[in-house]
Amino acid sequence: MTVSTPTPSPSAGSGSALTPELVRAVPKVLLHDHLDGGLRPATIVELAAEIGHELPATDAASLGDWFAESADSGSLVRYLETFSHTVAVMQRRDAITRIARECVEDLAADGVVYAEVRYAPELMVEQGLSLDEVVAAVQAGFDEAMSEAAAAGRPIVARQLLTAMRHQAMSREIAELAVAWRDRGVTGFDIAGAEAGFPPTRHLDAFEYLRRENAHFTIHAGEAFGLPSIWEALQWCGADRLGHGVRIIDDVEVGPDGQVSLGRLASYVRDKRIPLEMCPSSNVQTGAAASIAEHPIKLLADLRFRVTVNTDNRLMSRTSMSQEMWLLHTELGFDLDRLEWLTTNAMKSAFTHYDKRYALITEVIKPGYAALR
Ligand SMILES: O=c1[nH]cnc2c1ncn2[C@@H]1O[C@H](CO)[C@@H](O)[C@H]1O
Ligand SMILES: [Zn+2]
Repeated sequence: MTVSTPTPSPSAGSGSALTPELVRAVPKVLLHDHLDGGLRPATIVELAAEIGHELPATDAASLGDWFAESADSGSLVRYLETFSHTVAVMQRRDAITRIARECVEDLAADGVVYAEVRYAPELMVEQGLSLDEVVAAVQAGFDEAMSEAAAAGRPIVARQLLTAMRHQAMSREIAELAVAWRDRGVTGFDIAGAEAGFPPTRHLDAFEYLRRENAHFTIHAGEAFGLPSIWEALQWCGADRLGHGVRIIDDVEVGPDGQVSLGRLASYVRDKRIPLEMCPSSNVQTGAAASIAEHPIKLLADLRFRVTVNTDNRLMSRTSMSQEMWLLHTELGFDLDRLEWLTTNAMKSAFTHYDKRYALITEVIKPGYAALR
């Protein structure tokens, strides 16, 4: 059985001509960004030289090209192989703190006012750091950058999401780490890595634990694998949000007359306002979408799913929040109203407390957009 829904109408014009500068200036909210997918190429070069790690290119510009080109393979598995060179330089406390600080500096400079940045602590213990020391090192970098940004008049709130790798068996331990740190900068949990062959129910124990602890989590689902992965993430695991979730489009049917029908799962996702952490450029690189112009984000936004836009991996996709928004504008016609809607959706879907979300929406996001109209 399907649910009929009215044919979408295009969003109203906002009256303001968008420019890259304007998009950079508006307040932005980022829910899906990987710490180990956002390093500055120059930092990787420096840190690799210090530890004798061999890189595929030795100057920052060619290394940036190498990441973007290698990630552009049409396969999630090959895309993920490039992370071996970022994770390699994230094994020392001072290196992790620097990378975390630079991450938040770069986001603040791009106009991001609230960010949840994720990484897998279990990947950063090869040289003897404990999981706890890894989280502390990241938090030290976030704290430094948040203070700097506030002093510079460009405040940003940055929170950690702890990721467990779905092919490993550490999810329960990482979930416990997230709960242990929840009042000290960690705001949720996630699983990531190759999706096909590693269903979220492999980690049911971790998700059940988090639910008992009243904790929040998102799950990468519906990126390299389709509806069954999304269904498990929601109905077996109880995910609060979906990382990507782009394949929910497989449950949306557009008839020859333009009439749209939603299957039961797509209806559920829309009715329950399940946030979709969409990452357009990353999806094109891994083959989850053919192009930005054909990305399902347009139809899903028209149908008023709880859509958000995100960077995923700024290094591998050579992108930023401003760039993703600009692409949505140039390729799909998103106007300022729709960018504000995406931003408000993201803020409503954040894992920080309701009063903080409300304050950022009413005191920062709404006035920020109003001032630029
Ligand atoms: O788009 C993605 N899909 C699935 N896994 C990802 C994606 N981007 C990064 N990672 C994986 O998440 C780990 C922790 O940050 C990264 O090391 C990478 O393996
Ligand atoms: Zn991701």
